[in-house]
Amino acid sequence: MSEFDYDLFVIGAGSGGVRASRVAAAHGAKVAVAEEYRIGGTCVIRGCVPKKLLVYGSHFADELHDAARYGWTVDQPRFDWPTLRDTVLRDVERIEAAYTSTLDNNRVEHFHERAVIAGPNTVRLASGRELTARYILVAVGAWPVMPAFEGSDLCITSNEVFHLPALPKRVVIQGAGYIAMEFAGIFNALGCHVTVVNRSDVILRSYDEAMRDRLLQITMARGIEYRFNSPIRKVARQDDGSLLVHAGDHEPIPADTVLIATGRRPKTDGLGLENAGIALGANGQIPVDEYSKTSCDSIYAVGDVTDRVQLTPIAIREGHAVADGLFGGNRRTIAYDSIPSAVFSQPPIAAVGLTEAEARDQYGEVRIFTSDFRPMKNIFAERHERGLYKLVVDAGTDRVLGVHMIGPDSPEILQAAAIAVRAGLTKADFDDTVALHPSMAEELVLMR
Ligand SMILES: Cc1cc2nc3c(=O)[nH]c(=O)nc-3n(C[C@H](O)[C@H](O)[C@H](O)COP(=O)(O)OP(=O)(O)OC[C@H]3O[C@@H](n4cnc5c(N)ncnc54)[C@H](O)[C@@H]3O)c2cc1C
Ligand SMILES: NC(=O)c1ccc[n+]([C@@H]2O[C@H](COP(=O)([O-])OP(=O)(O)OC[C@H]3O[C@@H](n4cnc5c(N)ncnc54)[C@H](O)[C@@H]3O)[C@@H](O)[C@H]2O)c1
Repeated sequence: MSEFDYDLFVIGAGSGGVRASRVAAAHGAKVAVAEEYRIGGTCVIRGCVPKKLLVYGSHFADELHDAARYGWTVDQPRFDWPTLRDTVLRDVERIEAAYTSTLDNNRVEHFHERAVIAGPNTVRLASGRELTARYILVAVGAWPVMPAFEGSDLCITSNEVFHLPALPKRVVIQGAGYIAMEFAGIFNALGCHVTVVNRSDVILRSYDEAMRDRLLQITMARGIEYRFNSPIRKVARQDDGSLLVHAGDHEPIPADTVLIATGRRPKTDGLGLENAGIALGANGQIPVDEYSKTSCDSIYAVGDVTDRVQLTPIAIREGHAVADGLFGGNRRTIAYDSIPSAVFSQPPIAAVGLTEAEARDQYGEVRIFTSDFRPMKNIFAERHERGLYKLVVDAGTDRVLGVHMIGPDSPEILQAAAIAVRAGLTKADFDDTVALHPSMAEELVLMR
């Protein structure tokens, strides 16, 4: 009989927690997971999945607009927000059920309540029950940051945006990161007036400057307005129920919905980490080593709560590696270089590896290849938006250090290019690859 109730107790059934639970259980461990909200976590319930479905839903606006050029008559198309919203929410329920079945099929016990750390090997559930485990994995994710200003309680975050009772006519979005640019695109395509207010004059700071500039140009042409260097000072309710947003020195901006998208902070408040002697980092994150182990030998942490890279595939990889290391005899680290990423803006940006500026800093001499092209489908539809692809190449070794793209379907194309960058392929390897014609992707091997 083991001295502990479980081999592994996981706190948080999101991307990292569910993967770690099921892999540990498959290795033969006795596993339990506690979830305070819904199984699936941010990505499934109020992140990647419903967001991407809204991107798909809003994209029909472009397709319907362009359809006439392709010979289709679509009489008076109308959009109904509650239909899209509710269908998306039902799909989220379907995926939540699939995640729950995965836990059940792997004999992972789940508790639908909050859990906190009571000691190095003990968790306390909201019901007061205490359970022990040889190892504890903290996978509690992150939570939207709400800057302090008068009227912030009148604003929403990405947690609420999927549940809006009606489509707002005017949306103000604070921030210019992933969530801001993705929802700016969704609301703009659905016909809302969108104003992005940002504290600096840079959007999507981590992406290549040329891609950011192109997105800015295209989205402004599509009607999205920007107010830079203008953090929100105050939001006030008007007599007619609408909102007035005071940002920077600009004229107040009228709005029906104000979405705050200013980053996500590790969800460690009140988690009891001090009971295991674990000190938090400056952003509330749990510091871990390369095996995701905290300063307490029996406690590990993965995903957004560690504030390394806030992306689902990273949380999943970290969770998988912890389970393999503890119960599968395969202790390993994971690679954080060459992580592909995308912003599902309209058009989307996708990238892997170093930006031009980063490569110049790190390598000195680099060669840059670009393709600035109008996709065939845009030309035919008389849509003037241009795609832009860029290869960043180390002049010394000819190795491709970065691939950057903005244009239709760029995330779909980038995944394959990321394999090439990860494998350390050279520009000559790209040149040697025969183009797949006609496609946008062929631009990747035609840059000279
Ligand atoms: C709007 C939005 C869009 C996104 N889009 C993308 C995208 O397109 N691609 C991408 O890769 N990433 C995207 N992300 C990021 C991605 O969702 C996260 O990086 C990922 O979900 C992190 O996984 P995790 O396991 O660390 O945490 P989470 O998935 O957040 O899971 C943590 C879980 O722990 C639970 N929990 C917290 N505290 C406790 C406690 N004390 N007791 C019990 N349970 C607890 C929470 O309820 C939650 O279910 C998006 C995020 C948002 C907000
Ligand atoms: N497609 C994707 O992969 C995807 C999509 C959505 C979210 N995510 C993940 O979720 C995380 C959170 O997304 P996000 O968009 O909230 O964060 P973000 O870090 O991408 O962007 C935050 C934005 O808010 C601004 N900001 C920060 N603090 C501010 C303040 N006090 N006042 C005014 N502006 C402020 C920043 O300048 C920045 O523009 C992302 O970092 C990303 O890792 C990924």
